[in-house]
Amino acid sequence: MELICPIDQHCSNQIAALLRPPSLPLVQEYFEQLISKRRCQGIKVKQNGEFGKGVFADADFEEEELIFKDQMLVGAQHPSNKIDCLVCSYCFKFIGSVEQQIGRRLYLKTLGIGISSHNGCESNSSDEDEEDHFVQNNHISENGASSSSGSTIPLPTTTVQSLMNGEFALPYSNKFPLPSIISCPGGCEEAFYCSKSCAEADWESSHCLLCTGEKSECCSRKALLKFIQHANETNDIFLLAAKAISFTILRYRKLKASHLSEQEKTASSILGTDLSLLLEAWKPISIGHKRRWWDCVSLPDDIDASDEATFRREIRELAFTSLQLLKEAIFDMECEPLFSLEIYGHIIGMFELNNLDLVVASPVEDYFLYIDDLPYPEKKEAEKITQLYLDALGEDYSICCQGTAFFPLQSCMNHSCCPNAKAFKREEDRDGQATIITLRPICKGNEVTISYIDEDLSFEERQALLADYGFRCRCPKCLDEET
Ligand SMILES: C[S@@+](CC[C@H](N)C(=O)[O-])C[C@H]1O[C@@H](n2cnc3c(N)ncnc32)[C@H](O)[C@@H]1O
Repeated sequence: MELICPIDQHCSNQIAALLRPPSLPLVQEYFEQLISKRRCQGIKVKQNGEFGKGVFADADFEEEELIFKDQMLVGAQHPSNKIDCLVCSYCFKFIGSVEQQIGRRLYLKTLGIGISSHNGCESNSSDEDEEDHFVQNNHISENGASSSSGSTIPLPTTTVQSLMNGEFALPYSNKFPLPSIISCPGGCEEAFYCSKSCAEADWESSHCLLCTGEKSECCSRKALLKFIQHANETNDIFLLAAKAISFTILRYRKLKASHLSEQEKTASSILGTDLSLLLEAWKPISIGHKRRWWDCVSLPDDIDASDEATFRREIRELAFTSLQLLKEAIFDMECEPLFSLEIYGHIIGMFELNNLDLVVASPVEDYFLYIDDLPYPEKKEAEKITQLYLDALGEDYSICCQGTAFFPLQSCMNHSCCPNAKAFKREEDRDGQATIITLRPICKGNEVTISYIDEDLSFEERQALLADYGFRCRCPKCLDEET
């Protein structure tokens, strides 16, 4: 029997208003403001007619030139990656020290918690396979760390702890300073920051509702923990959807507070949902290209086409279960339409269709490369100490921070199999922003395109992968290869 969400039914008009594509002038105004705020004046977002919005060059660009950097609207580190990298929960810069990064990872290995088995950090391309890689073998040796692969050599626990606690400094690590760790003001011990300003910004943007600490402003911490556990066990994209909903609720509350103070807080307080305020609060999310998750997600390879309807029904039910847990945790009556399955499905679909990876390179890699590049005899002396840690970390010594995020400008970029730009982090790009660089010169007025997939694949493979994004590519390369 078809599952029915009661909020879908009684908020249908408000939901339709929220899902109506924003008008052209509104889109134009939104991006003009965003581009000016980001100080990336060389681009424009325009409706390109055929495929909706697109990013266009508003200046001439040379080869390998930075076109723009884009701050994420909402983003999250993959739960499994949190074991490997300690980063700011708001800007995603690495924090603590090289010793803490290494010590923490080795310490968590001793607990058998898990570790990613690949580093996959070469690029922030959008089609990387992001499986979770947990350690199967979690035995703990009596005097040392367990290892995730046969190729690591464990260290004594006391050595690992002294590294993690900052009691022991590795040679030359002062060349790689990192911001000190600031704990979450809500006391959750799960979110950490590089600065007070990042902690405050995160708290105000979404974390105050999603914090599991004692100062959390959620309705029920127990329900929130259940929601998080469910997302970790099923699909961590639900955590991002929760951030998008919290972000909208908090914007709504702020807008309402300033609206009321403008009216000098007369007795006429708003009862129920004020749709115009909710639409305004929702605007940054409304701009994102979206479809319902269970309609747009591609059929996994291991599911037979004859089971497609069952598969789509099951993931819709999964989203409903997740939504009920979230509703119990952070429900706000004035923002009720945000808790409809229709809106939840579209938010998840937005992440699915825009599929943008969050990648930040690790300073641990820089550190070991620095040691490797030292002249003799300094290198030999340093390696007497560092080699032990490198052996304990194994081949995956330099896992980068990985997650998913929604970048408002990057998400307007259309695909081409012969793109003129790419998302590429340079040496200096050490936070969660997306960085777009030209692959060849681009003249003012031309569309800036990236490839959503590996463009070196065969024509058939490319089309199959692009079907996940809901279109068939007709770029010059595809038209040429089609015949
Ligand atoms: C990340 S969005 C890009 C921005 C989008 N055009 C918009 O209006 O928001 C991805 C979606 O844009 C459309 N798209 C992007 N590149 C395309 C292409 N080469 N051909 C057809 N549609 C494309 C598809 O609908 C795809 O799911």
